[in-house]
Amino acid sequence: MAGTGVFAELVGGDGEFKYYSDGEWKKSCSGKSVPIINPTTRETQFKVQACTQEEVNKVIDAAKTAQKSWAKTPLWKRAELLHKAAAILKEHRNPIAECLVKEIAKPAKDAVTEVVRSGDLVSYCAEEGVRILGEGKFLVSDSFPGNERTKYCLTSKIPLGVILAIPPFNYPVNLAVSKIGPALIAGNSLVLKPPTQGAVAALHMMHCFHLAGFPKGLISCVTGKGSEIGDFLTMHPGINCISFTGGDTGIAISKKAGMIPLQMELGGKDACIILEDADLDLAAANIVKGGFSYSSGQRCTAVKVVLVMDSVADALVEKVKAKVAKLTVGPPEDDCDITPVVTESSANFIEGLVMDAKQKGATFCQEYKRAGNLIWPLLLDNVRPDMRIAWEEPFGPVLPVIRINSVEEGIHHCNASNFGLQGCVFTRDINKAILISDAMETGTVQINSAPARGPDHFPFQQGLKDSGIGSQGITNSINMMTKIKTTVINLPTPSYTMG
Ligand SMILES: NC(=O)C1=CN([C@@H]2O[C@H](COP(=O)(O)OP(=O)(O)OC[C@H]3O[C@@H](n4cnc5c(N)ncnc54)[C@H](OP(=O)(O)O)[C@@H]3O)[C@@H](O)[C@H]2O)C=CC1
Ligand SMILES: O=C(O)[C@H](O)COP(=O)(O)O
Repeated sequence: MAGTGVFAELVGGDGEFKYYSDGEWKKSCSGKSVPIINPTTRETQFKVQACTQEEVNKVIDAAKTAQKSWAKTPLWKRAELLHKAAAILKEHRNPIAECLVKEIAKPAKDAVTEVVRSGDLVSYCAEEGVRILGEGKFLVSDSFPGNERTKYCLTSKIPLGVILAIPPFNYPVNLAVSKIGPALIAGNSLVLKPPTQGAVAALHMMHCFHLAGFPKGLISCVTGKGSEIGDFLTMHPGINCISFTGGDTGIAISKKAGMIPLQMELGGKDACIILEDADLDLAAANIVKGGFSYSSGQRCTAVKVVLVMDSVADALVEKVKAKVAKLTVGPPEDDCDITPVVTESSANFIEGLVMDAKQKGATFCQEYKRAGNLIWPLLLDNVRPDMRIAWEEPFGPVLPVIRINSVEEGIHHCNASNFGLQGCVFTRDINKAILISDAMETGTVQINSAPARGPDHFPFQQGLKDSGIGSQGITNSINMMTKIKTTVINLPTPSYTMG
């Protein structure tokens, strides 16, 4: 159970969860807390500290100091600690998963998968880090016109300093460790600001790093509403890099942050293009998995619009409808496929998109049904570009189908979006698939499968336009959280090997 056993010290006598600073669990001096509302019951499930700006200052000061000695800790020792944290995380998968079920209504099985995947990700960071950070470059000067071989240039990767990690509610553990692992192996310290919905799961995850024995102050976790402490954190002069995943907030942060590297994983309207020669059973299975799975389609990589050739549209829609009818709907504890969306305002937003589509004449393949935050899966056929659902991401179990008469029409719709995260195409013709992949303005295109971030060692492009800045994935994140340092050895006379 949350906050019991090895996690007991996270909870105060008043039942509120503490924040983690300088290697200790603390109550905030603010005397205030932030409630976490269970999306299923819509009642307060947990309370976390509303940290003050002074507490944020202390955490960042401690991170600065701890980073200096961490950067001098041998790579193999950093890796050893990360492996230890990964093992502890996996050992305690059940209480952490339970938090995910209560805080974000993630189906029970998917919640366990998130924690296990996170442990594996941390271990992979350790392994990748010892390899890529152990390598540098050696250049000689006589490659460039006018130079003799009098200069040797040595390059290596150095840490940036203090990394600020801000993950979103849909993967509070996994998208936290995807920032923590690379930051730590590269010799940085890290301050985590977890999403409010998911904060308690993140605090449990942080405790696994605490139990692994990382130095005091190297990692910390401050809680509070993003809207209240967010700007203070992101504009803080002590922060040397921000790794953020979430919505449009990321665009605002990019405009306010100082001259520091930014990694921004934002929204997406991932299109799924279906050609006439596609395997429609495969496509239908991927549309349902991609559109509705892992928390009711609340993924940046969810299939968010189907663009199907008119000649096969009826057949495809029938197949998708049959699969949607089999999805189970209900509480996450029962491991249902479709569970409540994260907040009431999110459910209201989704409903707004559905009503707009209804008013403008979309075909409802199922009856629209909602109870509290729970929205039954809905496929909307014959969606047209004048409907909001054609462009906006519902972040919920509602999927629009647009019928197209040419491949060009599909590509045009995909490229007219302000997002450009991922997309996918279903066809048996690999040549056509490659041409379409090249034409789609997105960071990644999947051929004959739904969009996805993993496996986690693959590069995860933040895509184009409003979908973000940079690229994630373990290797990319390690590189992004380092800077190249160069040392040049100047020789008094040219020297050629064996010359
Ligand atoms: N690309 C992706 O992987 C994801 C994209 N999204 C997109 O984001 C939308 C909303 O999801 P949501 O998680 O609410 O996204 P938000 O962008 O609102 O929140 C993401 C994170 O930012 C924090 N935050 C909020 N305001 C600030 C601020 N001013 N400064 C710093 N941090 C802040 C949040 O904390 P707090 O919770 O305390 O407000 C949370 O930790 C979705 O509809 C979807 O478009 C969401 C999840 C994943
Ligand atoms: O934030 C998200 O939604 C994720 O990065 C998507 O990850 P997934 O493809 O593994 O669900």
